[in-house]
Amino acid sequence: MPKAAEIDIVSVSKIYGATTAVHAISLKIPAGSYCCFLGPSGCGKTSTLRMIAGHESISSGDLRLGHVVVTDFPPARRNTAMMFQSYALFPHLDLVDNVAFSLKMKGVDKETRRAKALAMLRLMQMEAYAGRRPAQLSGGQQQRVALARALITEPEALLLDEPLSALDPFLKIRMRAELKKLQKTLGITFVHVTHSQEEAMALADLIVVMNDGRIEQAAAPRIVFEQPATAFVARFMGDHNVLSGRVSAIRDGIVEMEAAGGPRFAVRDIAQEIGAPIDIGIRTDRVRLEPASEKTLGFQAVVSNIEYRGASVKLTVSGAGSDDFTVIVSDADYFNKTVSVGDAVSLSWALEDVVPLGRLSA
Ligand SMILES: Nc1ncnc2c1ncn2[C@@H]1O[C@H](COP(=O)(O)OP(=O)(O)OP(=O)(O)O)[C@@H](O)[C@H]1O
Repeated sequence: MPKAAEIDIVSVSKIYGATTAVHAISLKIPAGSYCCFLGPSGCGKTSTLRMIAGHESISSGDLRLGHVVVTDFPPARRNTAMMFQSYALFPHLDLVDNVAFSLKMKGVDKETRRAKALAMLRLMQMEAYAGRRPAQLSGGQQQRVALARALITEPEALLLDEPLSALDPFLKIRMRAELKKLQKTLGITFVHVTHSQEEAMALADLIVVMNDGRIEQAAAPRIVFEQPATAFVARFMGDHNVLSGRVSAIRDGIVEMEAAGGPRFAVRDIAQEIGAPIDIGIRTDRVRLEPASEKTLGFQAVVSNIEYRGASVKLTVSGAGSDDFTVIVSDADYFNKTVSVGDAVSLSWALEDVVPLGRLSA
C-alpha cells in the first residue's frame, strides 16, 4: 500500500500578472486525510491545487510534501497524481494502455505495466472492460478509469479537480461514495476541489473554505457547519441567517445587538464594546414558529414565501431588518399549524443557537 503524505502549505501566493489569485495562505493537510477545498468560482481553489500538483509555479512561499520541500519540483517528482475534471483519457487507446500510460513514460517494461494496469482496473471494478476505448464507457466508468490511471504511480496524495462535476446527479452521489471508500481503502491523502457544500460535507475530514484568494476557515465539516468562523462561511455553507448590527448592551457575558431597522438579537461569549459592529448567525432549522418566552429570543415577522421540500418546509419572512430571514420547519410541525404568505408570525430561538461570526465588517 502506498504511504500518505502530509501537505504543508506555508504562506503560498499565486500571482498572475496583475491578479493575486492566492494571498499567502498557510495550511497543514494531515497525511491520510480527505481534504476538500470549497469556495465560489474564482476564489483560488484550482490555483492552489495546481500549485500542489506542480502544474502551476508558486509565486512565493513554500510547499512541503511529507518531509520534502517540493516548491520547485516538477510534477513527476512530487509523488502526487492529479485527476482532471474532463478525465483527459486518450480516445485512441484501450483502457489498459490508458491506465499504463505513465508507466510507459517511465520506461517500465510492457508485461509489468500491463499487469499493474489490470490490477488497478480490478481495484476500480473495471477489469471486464479492459479492451474497450473510453468512448465505449459511461461517464462514471470513465471516471473510474481516470482514477485507475492517476493511482497507478502509487502517489502519496491524489489531487482531484472538480471530479464529480461532469456526472448526472444520481451518478454524482454514487461516485462520491466510491471516492470516499477508495480514499479509506488506500489511506493516501486526497485533496478535492469543489464548489458544492454538500459534496464537501459528505466527503471531507477537513474542509477548507476559500474566498477571494484567502482561507476563511479550515476545520472538520461539523465545526464549519456549527461554528462558521465568518459571515462569508455562514452564508456560503447555507442554513444560517446572517444578521449584521451594532452592540447595544452587554449584560452577564451576553451581548445584545441592534440589527439595522430591527429588534434586538443576543449572542454569548464574545468580547465586544458598545457600538462595535457585529455579525451573528442563527441556524434556520433552530428557529421555531412560537412567540419568544423568557428563555428564548425572537421577533415578529411576515411570511413572504413558502417552499415545500418534502421532509421540511422552508419559510422566508421579512422583518428584523432582513427580507430573507429563513425558517426551516419539519413537515409535521408545518402541517400541524399551517401559515400562508402574508401572515404575521412570531419566531423564536434559543440563545445557544446564535453563533458570533468573526472578521467583522465595519
Ligand atoms: N492562467 C491565469 N492567468 C491569469 N489569471 C488567472 C489564471 N488562472 C486563474 N486566474 C485568475 O485567478 C483567480 C483564481 O482562479 P482559480 O481558477 O484558482 O479559481 P477557482 O476557485 O478554482 O475557480 P473555478 O471554480 O471557477 O475554477 C481568478 O480570478 C482567475 O481569473
